[in-house]
Amino acid sequence: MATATTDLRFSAAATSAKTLDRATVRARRGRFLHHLASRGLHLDHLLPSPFRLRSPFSVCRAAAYAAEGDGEKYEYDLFTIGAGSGGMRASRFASTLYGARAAVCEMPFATVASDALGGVGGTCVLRGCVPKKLLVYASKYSHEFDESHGFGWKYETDPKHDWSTLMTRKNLELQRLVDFQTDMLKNSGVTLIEGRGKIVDPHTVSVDGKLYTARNILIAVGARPSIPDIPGIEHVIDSDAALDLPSRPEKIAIVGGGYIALEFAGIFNGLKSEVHVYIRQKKVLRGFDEETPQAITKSDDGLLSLKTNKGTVNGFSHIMFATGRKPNTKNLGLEDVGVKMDKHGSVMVDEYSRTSVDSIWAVGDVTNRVNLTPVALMEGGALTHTIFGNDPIKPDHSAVPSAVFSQPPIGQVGLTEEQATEKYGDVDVYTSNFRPLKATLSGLPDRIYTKLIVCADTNKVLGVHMCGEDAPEIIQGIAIAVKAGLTKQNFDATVGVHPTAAEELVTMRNPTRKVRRNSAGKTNVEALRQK
Ligand SMILES: Cc1cc2nc3c(=O)[nH]c(=O)nc-3n(C[C@H](O)[C@H](O)[C@H](O)COP(=O)(O)OP(=O)(O)OC[C@H]3O[C@@H](n4cnc5c(N)ncnc54)[C@H](O)[C@@H]3O)c2cc1C
Ligand SMILES: NC(=O)c1ccc[n+]([C@@H]2O[C@H](COP(=O)([O-])OP(=O)(O)OC[C@H]3O[C@@H](n4cnc5c(N)ncnc54)[C@H](O)[C@@H]3O)[C@@H](O)[C@H]2O)c1
Repeated sequence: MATATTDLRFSAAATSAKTLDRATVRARRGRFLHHLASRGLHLDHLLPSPFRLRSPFSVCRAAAYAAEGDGEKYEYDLFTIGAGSGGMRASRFASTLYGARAAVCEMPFATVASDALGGVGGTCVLRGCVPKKLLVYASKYSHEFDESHGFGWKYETDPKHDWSTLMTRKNLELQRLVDFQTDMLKNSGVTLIEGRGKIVDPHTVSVDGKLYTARNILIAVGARPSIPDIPGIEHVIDSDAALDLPSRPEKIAIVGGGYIALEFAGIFNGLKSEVHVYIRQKKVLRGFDEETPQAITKSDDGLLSLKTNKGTVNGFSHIMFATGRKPNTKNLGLEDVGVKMDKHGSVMVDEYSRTSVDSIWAVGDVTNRVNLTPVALMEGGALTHTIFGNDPIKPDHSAVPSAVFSQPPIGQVGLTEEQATEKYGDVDVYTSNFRPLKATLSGLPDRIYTKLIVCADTNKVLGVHMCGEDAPEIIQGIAIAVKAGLTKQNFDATVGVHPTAAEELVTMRNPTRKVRRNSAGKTNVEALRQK
């Protein structure tokens, strides 16, 4: 009975505490948690959000932090280097869910990152997903203008695009987002320190020379473009610069066949640049060496030439390298403190994101696991539960959906056909390749390709891959089904939404091929139909 009274009292106090400043709220919460733990009470489910903790263990753990007197020993419970996706999530959760004293350091904002410049929000918000998607939207209009003619639209003159309007509006939006993210940190009770962080010892970070101590340090510094060192490389641009060009490229070479290269090829093509993509693989988004850039030269008229092992092409106004990214681990003090890195400079972590030094953790691109924003968020969130909840949670990297915002875009979740065959031996593959309804009147050669990979043994859907309009939006929903381990029967039992491209996913009745592994381990493919 005494327990219930205590809890209700705290609920009321916590609710009214919303009008109090963070320090008061945190002090009250700390005293309350200590009070609970000292009586062995685990009643966090009664706490109003955001004071609610994840599990009964959380109460003990947070209280234990207070009881251990860490407040006196270290200034912070968690000090994060880098306020990108992973760092923001971890510090905010640490503060709001666990009442931890959290700080994050981040460099001043710039559209192009450097050793001294970055900005609250990180790559995704300032130099990745967000500005990239805004430019994808801008570039898609030109196709839509083309499509509209088949539906009866006529224009006296061709629509014109104003580059500077796009850049100005995009940069205003980025500035709004930096302000918004900064406020979000402050409102979460996280201390934001502007400057470049460097680890000095397992519990100390130096930010531009000023020292801060913390029980836990989180490395969430992300990655930056990696460009080969070939003659003339000073003339090229990377994805940071490509998102903030003062004028539209007349003719651009894009080197690389990964996510970034394909997305930017679509952007510049849609905005009416002449685009040449240089891939060294046989196919894009794959990994076999073929064409390799060797040098860039600039002529007197300012135009650039790109020499590869296949020849030289002249007359580029811009050459962009999208040849991968490397972790920001240079000059971060990691070697001195004993944090192990792999040969590419990525921080090595265990499945809970702990580095080789007990008090130092790492999440996001710097660990080079799956380099996507939602994954960095998941890793950052799981980490706070592990550290403060006394409830270790491994981030789950299986069935992570992803999209390439190329034109047409790609969406995928789960295993590829090759991975599924390798892992399960026997798989049924359903494919469909059709002309979408819109294309019948637009007259454009658009297609939609869909592939479903099913385990022949269990009937579980192991992977879904889609290329065509709206694939990224569709795949997010389908990812729930794949993550939940649903079977092909569950897909078949689902009624479609008509007329959509997505309904194809629930109407593919017969496999295109059956892949079977015999007892000698050899794979046979039985092609059942062509589609
Ligand atoms: C062009 C492009 C497009 C992308 N598009 C997508 C997409 O559509 N979808 C998707 O899911 N992912 C996309 N990504 C990937 C996504 O942006 C990253 O996976 C994500 O931002 C990683 O988050 P992070 O927290 O690990 O690092 P980041 O977001 O890079 O944050 C790291 C932060 O640390 C700061 N920092 C670095 N060193 C220090 C230091 N010493 N001291 C203080 N601060 C420091 C940096 O300034 C930065 O703000 C894209 C990436 C790029 C480059
Ligand atoms: N839509 C999205 O989710 C999205 C978009 C952009 C980036 N990202 C993330 O950012 C990461 C980095 O993207 P990225 O496109 O820079 O890297 P990537 O690894 O996807 O592609 C790099 C490409 O460059 C090629 N390459 C490397 N060195 C080369 C060289 N010397 N000469 C010629 N080609 C060379 C590689 O073969 C590969 O095709 C991605 O892996 C992804 O995780 C995600």
